[in-house]
Amino acid sequence: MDRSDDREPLVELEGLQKHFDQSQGIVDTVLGREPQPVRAVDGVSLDIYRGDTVGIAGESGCGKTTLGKLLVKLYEPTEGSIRFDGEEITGMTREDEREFRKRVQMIFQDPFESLNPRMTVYDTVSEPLKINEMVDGYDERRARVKQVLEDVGLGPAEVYLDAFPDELSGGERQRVAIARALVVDPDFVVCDEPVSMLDVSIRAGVLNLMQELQDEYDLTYLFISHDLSLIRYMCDRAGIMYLGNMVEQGPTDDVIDDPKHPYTEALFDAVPDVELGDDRRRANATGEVPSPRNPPSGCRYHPRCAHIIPPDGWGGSQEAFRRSFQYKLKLERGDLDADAVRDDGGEPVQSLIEHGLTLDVPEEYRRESEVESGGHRVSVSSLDLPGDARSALEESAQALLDGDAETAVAALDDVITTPCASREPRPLPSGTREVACHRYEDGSGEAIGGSDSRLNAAPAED
Ligand SMILES: Nc1ncnc2c1ncn2[C@@H]1O[C@H](COP(=O)(O)OP(=O)(O)OP(=O)(O)O)[C@@H](O)[C@H]1O
Repeated sequence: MDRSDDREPLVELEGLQKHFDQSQGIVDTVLGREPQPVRAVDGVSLDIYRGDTVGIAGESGCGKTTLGKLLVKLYEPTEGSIRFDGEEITGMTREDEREFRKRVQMIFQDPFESLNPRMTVYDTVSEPLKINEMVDGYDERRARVKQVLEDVGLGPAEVYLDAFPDELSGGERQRVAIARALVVDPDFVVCDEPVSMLDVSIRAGVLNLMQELQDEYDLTYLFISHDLSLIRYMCDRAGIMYLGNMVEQGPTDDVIDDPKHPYTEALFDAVPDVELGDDRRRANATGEVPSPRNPPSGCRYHPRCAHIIPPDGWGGSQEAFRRSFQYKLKLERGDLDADAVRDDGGEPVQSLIEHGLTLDVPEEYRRESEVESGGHRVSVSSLDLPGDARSALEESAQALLDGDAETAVAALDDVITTPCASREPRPLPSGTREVACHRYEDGSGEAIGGSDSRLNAAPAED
């Protein structure tokens, strides 16, 4: 990625993948389907510069922890490369690996699980020194352990040395975990949700400590968190993950204040406690996160995207396209119920279309007729829907009412298509950051459509 300075990256990821081969569910077995691996990390490229704090954000299950574990060699990649200080970390010699394990550490989310309950603080913190044969003799080791305990705010160290984890508070335990990571004087520390299990009142203290330790120990950090206010507070740079992909990365303030990827926008809209100014709204995204076993084609976010791109020659508004695409998805998933509309008093073809064109989004993004009907109906006349799309929808709805689902889908094939589904977007520079979204692929760094109301339509009154 373009950077204003010319430092060398400490960590370089290129096309990194981690797929977990899981046994298939009972339905797959019965239907004789091939088992599908979980594509937890699926093509991530990222540079982390010495002294930086990089944050990785994204909803649960998007692959953050798997990425962190790949970085510290707790997992081997399925594909792709990880270079640390210029060296590829897969296929290292035993000696290089031993050196790597000293230089790279991970702090886990749960200090109740990550510490051995049968080991004292001294044993826990001194263990990495012994394993790595780093310090000669008991006295020197004890002095080193005491120093690092004082550094993490557990002083006087004597009070803590013989304590067991269950005698400590959550905050103290996490400080012990930090001390254990730092005792080997690492260069790079992956912190996976390091304060999320702690009482809210002590989180800031631990985060401030981690900032002080960064200077003192000359650390580079990768923070993994779903908490965007933490990312904002701690991180110089932020990467946003969705279904195993990095969709946007760049300086944290830019990513948060002016998100470019529609998923970043939706993620920040959805979070109540991140400071985003007065115009924060709820997420304008449809539906749920799909399974990482079978992610959508093209841009993985396209089925939920508020800015999905209409095909060339689309003669209506972007909103009308987005709704038509939702109709198609509902049809393909079997979510359009022909029988239900027969009884609802309306003209059946029209009713089915109106059901299909509704958006499953927060109220502020809905049209009036949609809100009034509880999200079941949108008036077609309120949408800027081109004639050929309207005809295709009518043909499709009629076919579905006739019980022919295949024809219902086929009727939309030529009209309701999107470049977003046809191929994966490449991560490309846009201003200070990199964005993987088809809207930025014309090379100008600006989204196609920009603020054009036809492409980014907010609902007008019916
Ligand atoms: N060891 C494993 N075996 C099989 N699947 C796994 C394994 N670890 C993670 N996964 C799956 O990989 C995907 C990514 O998981 P991961 O824990 O990396 O996500 P995450 O973003 O860190 O989520 P969370 O915030 O909930 O921890 C999920 O679908 C998860 O179920």
